[in-house]
Amino acid sequence: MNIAVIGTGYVGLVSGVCYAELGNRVYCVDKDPAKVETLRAGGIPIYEPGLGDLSIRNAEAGRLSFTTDISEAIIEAELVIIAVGTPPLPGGEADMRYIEAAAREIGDAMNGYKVVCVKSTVPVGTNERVKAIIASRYTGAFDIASLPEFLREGTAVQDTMNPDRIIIGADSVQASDLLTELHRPLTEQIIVTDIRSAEMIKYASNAFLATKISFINEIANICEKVGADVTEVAKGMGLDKRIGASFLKAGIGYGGSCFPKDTKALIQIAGNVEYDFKLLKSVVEVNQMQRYSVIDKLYQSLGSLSGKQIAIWGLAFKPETDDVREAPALEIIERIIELGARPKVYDPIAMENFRSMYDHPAIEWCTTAMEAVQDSHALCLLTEWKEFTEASLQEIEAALAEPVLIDGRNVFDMAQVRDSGLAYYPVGRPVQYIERQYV
Ligand SMILES: NC(=O)C1=CN([C@@H]2O[C@H](COP(=O)(O)OP(=O)(O)OC[C@H]3O[C@@H](n4cnc5c(N)ncnc54)[C@H](O)[C@@H]3O)[C@@H](O)[C@H]2O)C=CC1
Ligand SMILES: O=C(O)[C@H]1O[C@H](OP(=O)(O)OP(=O)(O)OC[C@H]2O[C@@H](n3ccc(=O)[nH]c3=O)[C@H](O)[C@@H]2O)[C@H](O)[C@@H](O)[C@@H]1O
Repeated sequence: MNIAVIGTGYVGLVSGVCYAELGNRVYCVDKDPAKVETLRAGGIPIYEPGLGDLSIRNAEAGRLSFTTDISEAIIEAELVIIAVGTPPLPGGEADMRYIEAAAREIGDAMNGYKVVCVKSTVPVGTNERVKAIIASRYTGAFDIASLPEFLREGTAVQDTMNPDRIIIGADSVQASDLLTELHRPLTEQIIVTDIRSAEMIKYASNAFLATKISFINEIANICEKVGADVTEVAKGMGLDKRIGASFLKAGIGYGGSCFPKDTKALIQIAGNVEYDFKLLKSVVEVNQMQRYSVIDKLYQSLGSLSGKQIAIWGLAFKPETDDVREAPALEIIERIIELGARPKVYDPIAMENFRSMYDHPAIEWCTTAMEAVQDSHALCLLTEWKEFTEASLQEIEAALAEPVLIDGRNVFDMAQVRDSGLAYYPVGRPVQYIERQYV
């Protein structure tokens, strides 16, 4: 199948490369010439495990090309996939500017029947808007479809090649047949539905996963007060098939380019039809507060933060990605600086992205994990990179000026921590005896 993908970000690039891997001929378009140049030269503008090799292999096989010219990309395409960004506007609603621009450009470049589908996460009704924009510029026949994406950053290739399900929202047999044929090699679990339901499935799925995270974070906060261990609680809950074990890891709240944006957008979507989505509003509020649990623990352990040096391990919103959009580290570091402390930060991959989003003279940028820890008054682990989870507690303790370890991701083994002299502050786990040892 000949496919054009508009937008080569995390979603467009991964999808394009994976469709090529399935044997399709894929043209990826981006309006950013620097990105296209990097891709043409065999590079990858984002960090995503496994993507680079796959991209090079398919480009060399002649199945994958990159261009800034949408007409060149769609001239032979049977399927055009829109995968541009839908970032949040200040009020929370999704910014449709890139979708609408892409629809206009597609409308102007259409040269025959094609199926145009929207993979970006978009409010209900957007596909109809895209259809109207294209129809206002192209009078020939075409079909529209919604194809929501469920990949996670860091495991995007694996998720795309082994999806739990494919959702196709279509109002024509031609469109649903084409998309079913494309995805058949990936899974039997293909659900064809109407367009509005498909658009809603995406928001509802992300909102539900975010709800699970905020729920377990609140349980963790209660566990801290009653002396229970949230990791045991989550394990016990997760064995119930109706609940499921995934997305019950307590921590410092969800970040990333999607959960924060999509939960707020769904609250707006509901508000636009005069529905007050109270539950989701609480999910967002709990998530915001959870980030500051790290600051509370710094206070608890150090008293005033003024003049203190705080090591930060992890800037990306999750491991195995360079994405720092809405990363908890942004607000935590900002707050640490406001309180008069000096953050010494380290991330194996996301340093550059973080620095271009947030820089401050008080921040010391370190080149190794241990450099950040050296002589700091506390270490805060914010992202569970393997490099950190495998670190030696003895080395950490020896390097710190005060033996305080705030583990925002519950990565360390309690028995090991017990043997160290560290004052250990995990999330939702009992710590009294370790604190006593420290005092
Ligand atoms: N990042 C993720 O893990 C996931 C994202 N999504 C959704 O997918 C959509 C895309 O997200 P990301 O890939 O993260 O965005 P991104 O911001 O990484 O990439 C978007 C790309 O589109 C390009 N672009 C914008 N307008 C264009 C145009 N008219 N023509 C050609 N290129 C254009 C930009 O230059 C950029 O490279 C969003 O709606 C997002 O909510 C859905 C599932 C997962
Ligand atoms: O719409 C999207 O963009 C994507 O959003 C999420 O994927 P992603 O944001 O890449 O990463 P996740 O693994 O879901 O993690 C999101 C955040 O939740 C946090 N999280 C996750 C799981 C958990 O148990 N606890 C927890 O705090 C992570 O640390 C991270 O900050 C969804 O998992 C994808 O299905 C969806 O396609």
